Parts: sequence; C-alpha cells; structure tokens
Amino acid sequence: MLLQIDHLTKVYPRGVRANDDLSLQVGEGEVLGLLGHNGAGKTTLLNQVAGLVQPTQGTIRLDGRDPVADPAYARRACSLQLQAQAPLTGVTPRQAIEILGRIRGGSRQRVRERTEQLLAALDIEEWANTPGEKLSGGIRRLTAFCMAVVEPGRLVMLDEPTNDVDPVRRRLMWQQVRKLATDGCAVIIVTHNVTEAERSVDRIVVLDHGHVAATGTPAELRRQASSDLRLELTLTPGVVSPEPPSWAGLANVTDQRMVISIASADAPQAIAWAQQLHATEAIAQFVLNPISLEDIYVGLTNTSEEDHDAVAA
Ligand SMILES: Nc1ncnc2c1ncn2[C@@H]1O[C@H](COP(=O)(O)OP(=O)(O)OP(=O)(O)O)[C@@H](O)[C@H]1O
Repeated sequence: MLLQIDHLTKVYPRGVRANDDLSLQVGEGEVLGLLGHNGAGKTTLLNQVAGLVQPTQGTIRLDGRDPVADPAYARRACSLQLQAQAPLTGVTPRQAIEILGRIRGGSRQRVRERTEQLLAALDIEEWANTPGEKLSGGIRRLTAFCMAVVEPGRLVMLDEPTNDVDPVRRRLMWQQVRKLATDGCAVIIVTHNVTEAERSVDRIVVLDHGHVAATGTPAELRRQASSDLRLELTLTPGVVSPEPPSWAGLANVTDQRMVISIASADAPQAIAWAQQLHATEAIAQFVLNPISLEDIYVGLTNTSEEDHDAVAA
C-alpha cells in the first residue's frame, strides 16, 4: 500500500478529538473518496498525511516512510489541494500553475506542456491570462486543482475540489482525477457529493466523528444496506399523512413528503399500497426508486449521530 494509516488519533489542544483511532489504506492507482459531515475530521486527516499537523497517536506510513518525522519527504511525495481558495491576486492561472510546477521540480518545457494540457482538458483556456482577482469562484477552484496536479507527487489529496465548479467542468475534473490514478498516483478526494463519488471513485471511506463509519467500494456499501428500494410519496396538502405500513423500513416524513425504505421483495405490496392511497387522493403521487448511495450515507451517519448523542448523554 502506498499509504498505510493505523490507529490515528488527533486531539486538538482544547480537547476536540478530530480523528479517533482511524485506520485506512490507499494503493497506487486507486482513487479513494473520503466522505463525512462537516467537522468529521477529513481535513485534519489530510493535513497529518501531508506532515502539516502532528498526530496525537497512531502511525502514518507513506511508501514505508513517516511523513511526520520527515516533513520534507511528505512535501515531495504529497500534492495537496486545500479546501480554502488559492490566493491568486496578481497572477494569472497560467502563471500560477507554471510557478507551482517549477517549485515542485518540473523542467520548464515539461511544466509548460502539462499546464497547456490541463487548461485545455478542463476547458479553462479562455481565462488562462486573466488576473486572479477577476476570476469566478469556479475558475479559481479549477486553477487550484491544476496547481496541485501539474507536477503531482505519488499521493494526490484534493479537499473538496469540485466546490463552485459547474457540472460539465466537474466531469472534466473527474476525468483528470482518473488519469492521475491511471498514471500511477494514489488519490484521496474529499467530497460532499456522494452521487459524483459513487460514479468516479474506486473505494469510499465514510468518516464520522473522527472514526471510520464504513468503507468499501460503492457496490459493497450498497450491499450493506438493509433495504434496496425507496418509495417516495408526495402528500396531498391538508390531508393527514398515512401511517407507514409494518413491512416498511425507516420512514422519513416532512410536510409534503414521506420517504420509506423497503426491501425489493416488498415492492408489489408497496406499489399496491401507494396506488390505493393515490386512488383515495391521500397522496398526490408516488415514485419507487433504487436506494441511492446518498441514502445509505445519510443512514450511516444518522445512526452514528444518534449513538454519539446517546454516549454524550
Ligand atoms: N486547528 C484546530 N484547532 C482546534 N480544533 C480544530 C482545528 N482544526 C479543526 N478543528 C476541529 O476538529 C474537528 C474536525 O475538523 P476538520 O476540519 O478536520 O473536519 P472536516 O471533516 O474537514 O470538516 P468540513 O467538511 O467542514 O471541512 C472539528 O470539530 C473542528 O472544529
């Protein structure tokens, strides 16, 4: 494994336990999606791997070496796109990307070629010579991505790189992420976009309150779900919402919607039940869909939210 993390714990000075006995691995050529609520400990994890934050306990091995004891090696081996926007005042995207490539040791020729290739691949050539202070948030974010990957280390870590980016260019960025892995890098990508992650990563780690709540390929995480369909009812305004049937799983009811998770074996009776409600106008409409990875993610983190609250109580 290129990156091996064992029992990593980080407690900040005021007692915040940002990472709690966390273990994970990432191999060469692998894209790992790191999911988790705000404050789950994702950025803290990346900062420790990059040698920027000292762990309280546990070990990190990057290609067998310790990035904490050898931060100069960590800087060479890791490329990190920070969650905060890159400071681009006074420089154009082309200049910023080329400067980073040169700082990371790329030859002038190679950095120039790679910069042009990235600008074209992300379809941002139009802004290549625009001063940083005149760029939109999305183009700034894409520029920061290029800065991180122009001369990539063996491990590339991207902290919410698709924030502010339009859907078309997000896809172009994911293609570049995959290309990094194909070229032999290991990639860790922090994202809140579960649907995108499901399409594009090899493996997912869900962090919750600093520890690993679930890990696996998107397909493996799907198989862990107790139900595989979701029935969504649009309630008729002013009508009392129906009682969820006994065979239904977890129900989530808001003013206008009821969402019920069900096993596929119960699909016929779920449809019959919903049709009957529709015929009596108790509901305006219904939709039966396969459960999404986002539903599974919400279930995983909700459950442990409740556990956490119980422990805290
Ligand atoms: N330098 C610090 N000093 C003290 N507490 C910190 C520090 N940095 C982060 N924390 C706390 O550690 C916890 C984990 O924060 P972290 O930024 O790692 O989470 P995250 O999963 O990246 O969140 P987000 O999705 O919002 O970026 C939070 O409770 C945060 O307030």
